[in-house]
Amino acid sequence: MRAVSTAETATTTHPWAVQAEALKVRAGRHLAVDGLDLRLATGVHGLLGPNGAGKTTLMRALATVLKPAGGRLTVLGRPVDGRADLRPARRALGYLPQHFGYYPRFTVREFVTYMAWLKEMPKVAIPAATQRAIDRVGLSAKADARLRTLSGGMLRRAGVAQAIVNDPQLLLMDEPTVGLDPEQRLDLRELLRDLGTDACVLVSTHLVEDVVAACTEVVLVNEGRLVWQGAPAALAAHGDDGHAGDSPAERGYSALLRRHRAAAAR
Ligand SMILES: Nc1ncnc2c1ncn2[C@@H]1O[C@H](COP(=O)(O)OP(=O)(O)OP(=O)(O)O)[C@@H](O)[C@H]1O
Repeated sequence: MRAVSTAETATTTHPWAVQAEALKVRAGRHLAVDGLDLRLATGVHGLLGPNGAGKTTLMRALATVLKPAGGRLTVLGRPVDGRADLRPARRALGYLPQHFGYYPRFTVREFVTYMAWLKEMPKVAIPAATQRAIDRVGLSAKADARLRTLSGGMLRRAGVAQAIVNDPQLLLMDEPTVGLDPEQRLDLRELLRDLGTDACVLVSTHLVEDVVAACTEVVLVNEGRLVWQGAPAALAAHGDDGHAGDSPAERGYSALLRRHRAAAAR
């Protein structure tokens, strides 16, 4: 694999990091994303939706792992249509999958270095970028520990480190808070807010409170479609005491989903 120059990896700005129109994506034979319209710019976007809503499938399509089955998708200015060269977009992407594969004998540093190399980062930049990513997720003390010796939460943070090592313009994180203790969750929220100041970050989670605390925008999906997109504070305004949830935002989430299901059943 060839190393690319710094100029080739230099930040290019796109008005929309993600543009999807009537997007369809299959998960196996199932059309898990089914006519989704979405635009994402710089900021932290919290992807919410019930089990099976299509969040993971959408993330995989945005990471260019899955090819759309219909509609249009543009990621960092590149159409994901089977024809365009996606390498420039992939170099500028960060992706934490829900379940990520790793070599258990790798140390944290080796793992993050290897991922930086796969992203075709300039060779000379890799050691410092790796150290910075490990420091940012709070794993400095474990940098030279083997992955098989880490706890679930530490492993998740190693996954976050590999996702951010290239300072991505588009960062996709599928349930990054799973396995983190309360203190680590707070640290991750802070990191997300920091990353979202100059990148587009999409984080899927089931924790509405994480979205309210760390995100500039909520993206709510159900049955493979966009239900609602807006500011966390506006989410709360949709619910009232008659809806399920422990907080105004959770009640807003329940209300919007209930309305979407009722409309779909008509
Ligand atoms: N390989 C597959 N084959 C068939 N159906 C699949 C496959 N993967 C996912 N699905 C189905 O596609 C739908 C969307 O799945 P997806 O994992 O994208 O949802 P999700 O919103 O991420 O769910 P969760 O919150 O449970 O992680 C679900 O109905 C799921 O059962």
